[in-house]
Amino acid sequence: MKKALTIAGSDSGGGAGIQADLKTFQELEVYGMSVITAVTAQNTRGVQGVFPLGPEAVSRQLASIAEDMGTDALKTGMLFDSGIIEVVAEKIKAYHWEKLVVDPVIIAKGGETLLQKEAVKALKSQLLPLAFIVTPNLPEAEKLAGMPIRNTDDMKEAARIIADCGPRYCLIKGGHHESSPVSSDLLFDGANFYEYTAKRYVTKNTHGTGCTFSSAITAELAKGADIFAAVSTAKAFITAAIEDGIQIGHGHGPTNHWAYQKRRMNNR
Ligand SMILES: Nc1ncnc2c1ncn2[C@@H]1O[C@H](COP(=O)(O)OP(=O)(O)OP(=O)(O)O)[C@@H](O)[C@H]1O
Ligand SMILES: Cc1ncc(CO)c(N)n1
Repeated sequence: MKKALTIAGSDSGGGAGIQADLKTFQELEVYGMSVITAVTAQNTRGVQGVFPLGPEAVSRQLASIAEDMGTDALKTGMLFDSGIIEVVAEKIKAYHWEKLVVDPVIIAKGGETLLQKEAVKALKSQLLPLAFIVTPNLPEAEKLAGMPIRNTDDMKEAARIIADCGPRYCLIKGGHHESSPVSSDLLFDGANFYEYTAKRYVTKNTHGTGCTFSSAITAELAKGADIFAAVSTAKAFITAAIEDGIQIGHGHGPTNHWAYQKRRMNNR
């Protein structure tokens, strides 16, 4: 069985972070492993507390996996600060882990800080050069590229600037473009742009969409898919998960990780 690793924060509410990643790995039939960077007290209403574990705890978890199991692909989500980024980058290089998906988590949907301000520089200079693909949402792309994004031309310019940091592919997600009838993501391979478009659903149950999407890409890469097939399957997975979003809690409910496989079973 192929293996996938997530290096991310825990979401007690179960919709984002490590929990979303492991549910996605399971649904896409890869063996899921996790390195926890921080524990968040979180629910559908927002983030009530953040408790980082620190570089040593992260380093030891990574070593446990590397020395025994290894991985076929991996992703990073919430990394909290530059100390954790440094150790993650150092270990990824030392273990020669190549299929790296970097989801540059900076702020939660409710506006809470998940990456310290000082750490954006380390993310760009230490982790992005190791990435096979980086998957910023629109506000994250603005921060990484250092420019406002108002339209598709801006998205393309930002993708070029982010690609200059060294990732093989850059995928800017259009989920935050709420006035559009579609949800369109733009993949840049250093030369050409490819658009992945799906219907936009009007729903408040979008907690953890980015985590789910990037872990679906990671699962597909672990199974040997090329980047275009991996993004395409991940887009179908997240679109189904959003369409069947779960009404749990009083705020932004989670997406439904089972929806994609349920549809496939029904279409048999
Ligand atoms: N309302 C929606 N309907 C359909 N697709 C959506 C919707 N919102 C987001 N998406 C898609 O979900 C995926 C994740 O994008 P999004 O921009 O929401 O990530 P994100 O902001 O990083 O998520 P989060 O921070 O909550 O984890 C993208 O493919 C995006 O196009
Ligand atoms: C732990 C965690 N990681 C990522 C996100 C971004 O959705 C979140 N809300 N919580």
